[in-house]
Parts: sequence; structure tokens; C-alpha cells
Amino acid sequence: MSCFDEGHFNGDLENGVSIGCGEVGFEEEAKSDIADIEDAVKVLLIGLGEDINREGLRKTPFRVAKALSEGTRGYKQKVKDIVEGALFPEAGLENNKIGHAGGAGGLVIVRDLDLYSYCESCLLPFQIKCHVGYVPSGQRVVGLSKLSRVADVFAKRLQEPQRLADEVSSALHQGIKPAGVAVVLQCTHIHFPELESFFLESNQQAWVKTLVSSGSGIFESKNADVWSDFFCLLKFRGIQIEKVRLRGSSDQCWCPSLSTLSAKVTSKVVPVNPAMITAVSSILNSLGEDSFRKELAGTPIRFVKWLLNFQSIDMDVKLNGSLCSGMDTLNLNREVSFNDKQIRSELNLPFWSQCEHHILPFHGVVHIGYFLPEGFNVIRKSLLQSIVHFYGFKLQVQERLTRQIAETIAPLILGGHVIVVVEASHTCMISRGIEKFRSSTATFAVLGRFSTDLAARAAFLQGVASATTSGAQ
Ligand SMILES: Nc1nc2c(ncn2[C@@H]2O[C@H](COP(=O)(O)OP(=O)(O)OP(=O)(O)O)[C@@H](O)[C@H]2O)c(=O)[nH]1
Ligand SMILES: [Zn+2]
Repeated sequence: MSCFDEGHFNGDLENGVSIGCGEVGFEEEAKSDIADIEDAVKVLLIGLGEDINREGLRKTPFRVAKALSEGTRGYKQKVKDIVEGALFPEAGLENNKIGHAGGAGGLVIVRDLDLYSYCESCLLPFQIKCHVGYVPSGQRVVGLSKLSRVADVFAKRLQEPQRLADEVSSALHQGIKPAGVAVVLQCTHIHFPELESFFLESNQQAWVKTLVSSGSGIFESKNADVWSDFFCLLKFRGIQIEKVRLRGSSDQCWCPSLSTLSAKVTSKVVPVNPAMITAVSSILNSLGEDSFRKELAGTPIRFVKWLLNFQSIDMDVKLNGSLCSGMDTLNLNREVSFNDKQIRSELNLPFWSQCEHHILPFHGVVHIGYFLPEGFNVIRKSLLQSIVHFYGFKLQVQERLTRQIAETIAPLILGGHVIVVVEASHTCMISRGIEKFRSSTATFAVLGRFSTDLAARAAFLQGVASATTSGAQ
């Protein structure tokens, strides 16, 4: 059932009708929506060739349903309730003078509100740093927390940055009746790897960012001088405004899936399992969206194409003798002394993976260290990058990914002395109510001398610390 229709937004503000799917039997409806989403997730997992009964996946359909429902709870929240009762009388600087100095005497801005939303084009969460300001009028101000709560109502939907900014500024204007509202959003979206070119280039950026704004009342015009007050107060926080896309500016496609995955759909006929597409459409409807809404038209196929990256890649990593080329296999048994001057490092190899608990991406960089005695060839970086992708492009947990990379490299190295460190940002940690935006997870796997020799580990880790900033974000 869809609660998303053109007029729903204004109607909900004025008469307080719940934005959700009606009050009566709402709990029951929510439960059946969760169950429907779980069934759809099972179809997706089976479409990936996964065993839905295996340990790591058994609870995944429920976790995903819970996460998506949490991430789109905004459809069921009433903006009116949030603002009503939180408008406080406050004399202005110049009593009864209407306009800029009316009310409490000038601009009020709350900066650095960390929110997350779900991208309507690819169904992945994206991060938002939201800055909301308004000029009070009518001798009253609104509770500061309500600015964040109202922004969150619209963030917790399937969104696109500009529409989100517009909805927040419009909702606050209707709720507070100020002289004007201004909203600036800094949005950060995971970058989609271009698999074909990916194995060649290791310098793929991890994030796509955009800055959008929206204004109402005295902020309606993007040239209004009150915007410069607003931008100055943002500059205090180091936010460079020049890059803000003011409303109505050219709408370059924000979501990277609109350029990469769609291009792949058109450039090459890639068979996509229709049952998986139907499953994603049913998830959209269970969330209270209208899967026929034009912005959602291509979302199911984009989401399925993204998922299929993690089915398994047909790249066959040849770990036979040819990889040991230059390593004289007779010497492989020869004892050679280990010294930390002979540690070879390959750092910042990018990876993408998908957490099997929430079917949400985690991505970052892999640092690999191994022992390279005199006279032996290094392992080609492209091979190490291929091994990283081979294990990355699966439904994973980070610890398992780290171990599998180390175990695959060890046999290629004299003595099997290898250390692997993975640094990653987990999308499941920035969303789902956890919302730890700047968190990143590091995992470690050590084999051979690296598991017993602290000095060797320290030598490698020092090298990583001084040679690189984490690529996780
Ligand atoms: N160790 C590990 N845990 C992960 C990874 N990716 C996701 N998780 C965790 O998987 C766990 C699943 O816990 P559950 O209690 O079954 O599910 P949940 O209700 O979504 O848990 P919360 O995250 O606490 O909301 C969560 O704690 C996630 O943080 C990973 O790569 N490694
Ligand atoms: Zn997207």
C-alpha cells in the first residue's frame, strides 16, 4: 500500500493526518510489511546463489526488513506533532517590528546535524550533514531539537538530496510560520566500482559528495542577502559554500548507480533474474512507497545489478605455479633468515564488499605485507588486487574477508609470512539507528613469522601508518 502520493505532503501538515498508512490496524500492517520484506529478501539471497539457511544468513531477511523499516519510518511520522507545542513566545529585539529583526532578533541556525537517508535510485543509505536555519517572526521561536526532528522525518524516506532539502524547508516554513527557512545538506554516497576497469585502476574514489540548498520566505531567492549571513555562519564550521548547488541548478545525476549500473544495463545485455526485480518492487511497496513513481522506475534493476556484483565474480584467480613465477620452487623449501628489511608492502588496495548480516556495503582499503627474500620476485600488485576483489565481491564479514586474503597469499610466499590489515566503513554502522558516521573498522590477519614476531608486525604497521591515510573515509 503506498502512502507516497503527490499531495500527501501538504495535506499531512495542515490537518495532521498521519503520513503513515492510517492509524487503525497500523501495527498489524507494519508486521505484515516486515514479513513481506523478509520474503522478498529471501528471493534476493536465493537469486545470488546463497543458502538462506547458512549460519550468517539465517537472520538476514529479518535484519534487512528491520533496517529498511527503520530507515523509512518517516512515512509514518507526523510533522505537525513535532512542531506543535514547541513554539515558544520570545520578544523580538525591536518589539512588534515585523521582518528580519522581528521575533527573537535575527537568524537562528542549527549546524552539523548528522542524518542518514536511503537513496531512491539505488536503495543504499547515504550520509547527510544537515544545516537548518530560520528567521523567527511573530515573536516566537521553535525548540532547537525540532529542527532536527523534522529534518529526520523527511530523511527517513527514500530520498534524493534536492527534494529532501526542499521538503524540510517547506515543512518547517509551514510548521513555524517564520520569515523564512534555509536548509543546506552535505550528502555523501558510496561510490560504485566500475568492475571492468576496476581491476586495472586502484585509485577509485570511495565517496560521491554533493551539496544542496533550499530556502523559503526571505530565503526563497538564492540572491537574498540573508543567505550570505547563513553561509558565513556555515563558514565558521569550515563549510565552503561556493560548491552549494542552489535549488534549480543543473541536476547532474547524484547517485553513481545512475551512471555506472544503468550504463552497464544499456551497454551490455546482462541477464537479470526477473524474480529478483519483482522482489525489490515489492519491498518498495511494503515500505509505503509507490514503485511506479517515476524516480523509482529503474531502482529495482539497479539494486539487483548492484547485488549481482556480490554473487561471485567469474574471475578465476590463477594461483598455480605461474604465480610463483620468478620464485624458484626448489628454493621454496630452503631456509632463509627473516629480517624486517625484507618486508614487502602493498598498501591501500581498494575493496568493496557486502555485509551478509544486512546486505549493506562495507568498503575501504587492504594493506598487505609479506616477506620477500633476496632474489625473489614480488607478487604483482594486480594479482594482489584481484585476490582482494575475489574475496571482496561476496556476501562477507570483514574478519572472514581478511583471513581469506591472507590464506590465499601465504602459499605464494616463502615461509608463508604474511600480514593483512583491512580498514573499512560499514554502511550498516552509519544507518539502522546505530548512526556512527565516522566509525571505521580495522581487522588483522597474520601468518608465519608475523604471528609470532612483534618487531616484524610493528615494522609493517609503522610503514602503513607513515605511508598512507586510511582510505576507509
Ligand atoms: N563481526 C562483524 N560484525 C558485523 C559485520 N558486518 C555487520 N556486522 C554486525 O552484525 C551484527 C548483527 O547483529 P544482530 O543482533 O543479529 O542484528 P541487528 O539487530 O541488526 O544488530 P544491531 O546492529 O545491534 O542493530 C551487528 O552487530 C552488526 O554490526 C562484520 O563485517 N563483522
Ligand atoms: Zn544511490
